[in-house]
Amino acid sequence: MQDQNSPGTLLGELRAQPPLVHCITNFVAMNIAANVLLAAGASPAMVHAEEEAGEFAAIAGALTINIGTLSSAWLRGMQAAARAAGQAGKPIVLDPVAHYATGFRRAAVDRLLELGPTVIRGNASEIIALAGGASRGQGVDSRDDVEQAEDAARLLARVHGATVAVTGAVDFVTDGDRAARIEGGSVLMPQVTALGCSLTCLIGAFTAIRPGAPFEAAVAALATFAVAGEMAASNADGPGSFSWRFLDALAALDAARLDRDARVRAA
Ligand SMILES: Nc1ncnc2c1ncn2[C@@H]1O[C@H](COP(=O)(O)OP(=O)(O)O)[C@@H](O)[C@H]1O
Ligand SMILES: Cc1ncsc1CCOP(=O)(O)O
Ligand SMILES: [Mg+2]
Repeated sequence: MQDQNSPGTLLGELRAQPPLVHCITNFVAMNIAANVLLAAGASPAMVHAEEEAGEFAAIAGALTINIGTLSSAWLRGMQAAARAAGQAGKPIVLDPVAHYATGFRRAAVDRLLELGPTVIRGNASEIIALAGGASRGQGVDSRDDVEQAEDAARLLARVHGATVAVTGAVDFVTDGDRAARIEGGSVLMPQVTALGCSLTCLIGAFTAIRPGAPFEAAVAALATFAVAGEMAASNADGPGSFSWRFLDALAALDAARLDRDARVRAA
């Protein structure tokens, strides 16, 4: 895949003109997500206060929202940011971490969905539950297979007019019309906390590069993680060394290698 919207083309453009990505993510993810964006070539900014989140969203290239460590004040910041991003025509990426776990989270995600996310990214358990299915998720961790979440993803994409990305052993992306599967990554990835959250932020970076092509942007971000994950796992001893090797692999990955090694198939 080497065209104007291939993962490598988008990565090259991201490196040439680093987008400012407004991330409202959780306390666990803030550091690793910022480092993932820097390694990939983007500019992260973690800004969540309700007093400034709206103002900041208008100047960023994209907004990402993650409910991992939610509070009422943070939710107000998320809503202000999403409204401002929407008004400014900036892409919004939503990560509904463990939304099925409590009533507070479920209600928060319902409100955030009303604000029109451009991309929704979750693990299989989160996507199944978001579409009203019976999910086996435990806290923030998935216990379902991506294949079981594909129909849920297509339904959500159509209902919300969004691109939906489901991650796991083989990732799945759909805009309700087109769909793709992305192979790669490593079994060590779910053993490092907040890598999914970091991926959500990276999707934000790619949507800032292609605001009019969220499906291609999501595919590019997932392919970047898949290839960098394989590179890091090839000589990692476990989750600890994988974690820093993954950052190094992201930084070392170039556009040509990404297009050469990405395994993206139409579904
Ligand atoms: N078994 C696996 N094999 C390969 N890659 C995986 C596996 N599980 C998760 N990943 C990758 O880990 C990253 C985070 O996905 P995931 O673990 O599903 O998210 P979350 O952390 O939100 O639960 C994605 O790039 C995904 O492709
Ligand atoms: C452990 C934990 N607890 C609340 S948010 C969070 C991080 C979840 O990260 P991810 O969804 O990427 O596994
Ligand atoms: Mg997650």
